[in-house]
Amino acid sequence: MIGRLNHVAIAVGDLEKACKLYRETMGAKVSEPLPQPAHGVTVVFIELPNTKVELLHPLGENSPIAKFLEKSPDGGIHHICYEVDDILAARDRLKAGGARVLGDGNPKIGAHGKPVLFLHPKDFNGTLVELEQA
Ligand SMILES: C[C@@H](C(=O)O)C(=O)SCCNC(=O)CCNC(=O)[C@H](O)C(C)(C)COP(=O)(O)OP(=O)(O)OC[C@H]1O[C@@H](n2cnc3c(N)ncnc32)[C@H](O)[C@@H]1OP(=O)(O)O
Ligand SMILES: [Co+2]
Repeated sequence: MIGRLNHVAIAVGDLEKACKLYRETMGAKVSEPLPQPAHGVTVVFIELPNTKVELLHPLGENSPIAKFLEKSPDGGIHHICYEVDDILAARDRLKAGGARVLGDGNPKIGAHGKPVLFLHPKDFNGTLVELEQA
C-alpha cells in the first residue's frame, strides 16, 4: 500500500542556521521558508535527487513540534512521509489494523498542496508517520 518516500522531516530550533548548513556546507538546493499556519510550522524543503528533507520550525502558539523541541533543543528527526495513492482507503485500512490516526481523522492539505494525515508514533516503532496522497 505505501509507495515512495516523499520526505524525512527534521525539527530544528534555529531555522536560518539549519538552512545555511544544508545550502553552504552540504551543497544542497534549499527552498525559502514556507509558513504553514494550518500545521503550526514553517517548513523548508531541501531537494535531493531521489527525495526531500523537510526542515520544521514551530509557528504560532500551539505548534505540534514545540514539545519535541523542548525535549531535544538541538533538533532531531521528527517524521517520515510516505506517499499513498488513495489516502482515505489507506486511512481506513490502517485504522482497521489498530493504528491511531492523529487529529480529527480527516486529511488536511499539506505543504505540497496535497492531502496529508499523521499516524501515532507509538503505533509505528516510535516513528511519527505522515501519509501524503501521491
Ligand atoms: C506541513 C506538513 C507537510 O509535510 O506537508 C508537516 O509535515 S506538518 C508537521 C507537524 N505536524 C505534526 O506533527 C502533526 C501530528 N503530530 C501530533 O499530533 C503530535 O506532535 C503528536 C505526535 C501526537 C505528539 O504530540 P505531543 O508532543 O503533544 O505529545 P507528547 O509529548 O505527549 O508525546 C507522546 C509520546 O510520543 C512521543 N513523540 C512525540 N512526538 C514524536 C515524534 N515526532 N517522533 C517520535 N515520538 C514522538 C513522545 O516522546 C511521547 O512519548 P513518551 O510518552 O514515551 O515520552
Ligand atoms: Co511533513
